[in-house]
Amino acid sequence: MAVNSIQDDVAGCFEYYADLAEGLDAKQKAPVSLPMESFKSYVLKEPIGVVALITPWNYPLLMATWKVAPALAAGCAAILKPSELASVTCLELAEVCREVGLPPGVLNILTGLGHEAGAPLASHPQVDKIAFTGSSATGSKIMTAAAQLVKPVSLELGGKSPIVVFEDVDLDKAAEWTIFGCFWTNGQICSATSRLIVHESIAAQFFEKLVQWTRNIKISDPLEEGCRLGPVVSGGQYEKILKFISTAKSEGATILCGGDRPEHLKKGFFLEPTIITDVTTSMQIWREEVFGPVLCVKTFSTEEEAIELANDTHYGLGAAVLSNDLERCERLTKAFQAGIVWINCSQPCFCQAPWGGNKRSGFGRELGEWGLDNYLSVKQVTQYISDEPWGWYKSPSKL
Ligand SMILES: NC(=O)c1ccc[n+]([C@@H]2O[C@H](COP(=O)([O-])OP(=O)(O)OC[C@H]3O[C@@H](n4cnc5c(N)ncnc54)[C@H](O)[C@@H]3O)[C@@H](O)[C@H]2O)c1
Ligand SMILES: NCCCC=O
Repeated sequence: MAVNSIQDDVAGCFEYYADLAEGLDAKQKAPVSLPMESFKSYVLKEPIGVVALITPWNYPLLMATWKVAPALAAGCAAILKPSELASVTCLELAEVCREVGLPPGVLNILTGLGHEAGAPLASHPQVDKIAFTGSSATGSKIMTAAAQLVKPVSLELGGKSPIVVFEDVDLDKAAEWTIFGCFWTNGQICSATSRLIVHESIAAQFFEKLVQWTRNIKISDPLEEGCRLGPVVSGGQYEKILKFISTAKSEGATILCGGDRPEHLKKGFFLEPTIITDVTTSMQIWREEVFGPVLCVKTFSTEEEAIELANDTHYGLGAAVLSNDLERCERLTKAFQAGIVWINCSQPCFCQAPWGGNKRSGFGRELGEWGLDNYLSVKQVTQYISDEPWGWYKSPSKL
C-alpha cells in the first residue's frame, strides 16, 4: 500500500541520515561573523556523547529508527530502550546493524520494564542525553530524572489533535481523511486527529458520510488481504478504550457508530471504529488521549470558534484543516497551537520534515536536520588573529 512508503520508511530514514552525516564534516567550522577584526570565530557541532533512546510500543521499529539513525549519524553511542510490549523488532534492528559492520558497543539494546530498565537508564550519570518518545506522564518522570543531573532531554509525547472541517469541502474526500486521520493503525498514533470540529451547516450530511466510510473499513486479522483495522495492542489497552467509551456514554455523549467488539470477531482485542457526538469540552473523551479508534465530534459556526475549540487542549502535537479556501487554511495554520499542521489531509509524515509538539506534547524536534541537532552539541571557537598584543594592561587601553 502506498501509504506504507510514506510512513514506515525505515530504510529511507537511515539513508537520509547517512547522507546528512556525510555533509556534517563540510558544515563544521561554520564561520560566525564578529564585530571586531582581531578575532575570528566558528562553530563546531560535536556528538553529544552517550545517548539514551527510550521508545513506545506503537510503530516500534519506526520510532526507534527516528532516534537511532540521527544519533548514529551524529556520531553518538546509543542505548535504545524499547517498550516492553514491542522489543523484538528493535533486537532485529541491532542484528542488522551488526551484520552491516557497526562496531560493538555503538548501538546497545536494553530491554525491560519502564521502572526497571528505563528509569535507571534515564538517571544514569554516564548518559549525556535522553531522547524519549511515549506518554506525557512518563515524559514528566524522565524530565524529573534528567533535571537531577542537568541532562538535556527531548520529549515526543501524546496528543489529542483536532481536525477542522469547513463547509466548502468535498464531503467524501473530507470523510476519508477524517477517518484515516483517526482510525489508521487503530488510532494508535500520537498525532491521530481524534477531535473532529465540523461546520454546523454540513454536520448532519457529514456524519452520514463518516458512518458510511467507517462501516466500510475491513476489520480483520492484519494478515488477511484488504485488512484496514486489526486488533489493538494489548488486553490492557482494549479495556482502557472500552472504559473511555462507557465513560463518554455516562457523561451524556452519543455513540454515533461503533463502540463495541465487531460481531464477526469473537476473539482478540478487536474494537469497532467509534464515532462519538454530543460531546462537551469538559468530557474526558474531549480532553484525554485514547490511543485507540475513537473519534469525538463537536460542531462550530465561526472560524474563531473553530480555532478556540482546536486549541482547547493541554496537548499540542498535530492539527489538520480541511477547506478549499487556502487563505483560510493559512490563517488556521498560524492559529493552531501545534507542532505539525496538515492542510487537506491528516497523518502523512516524511523523515525530511520536522516532527514534534508543543505544550504537553513535549519539546524538541525529531526528523530532518532538526533530528540530527538533537544529538549534537554546539561548540563556539574564537581565535585571536591580530599580530598586535592584546594591550589591556597598557595605559591608555585600546579598548
Ligand atoms: N510524539 C510522538 O512522536 C509519539 C510517537 C509515538 C507515541 N507517542 C506517545 O506514546 C504513548 C504510547 O506509548 P507507551 O504506552 O509505550 O508510553 P509509555 O510512556 O508508557 O512508555 C514509553 C517508554 O517509556 C518506558 N518507561 C516507562 N516508565 C518509565 C520510567 N519511569 N522511566 C523511564 N522509562 C520509562 C517504557 O518502558 C517505554 O519504553 C502515547 O501517549 C503516544 O501518544 C508519541
Ligand atoms: N507516522 C508515525 C507517527 C508516529 C506516532 O505515533
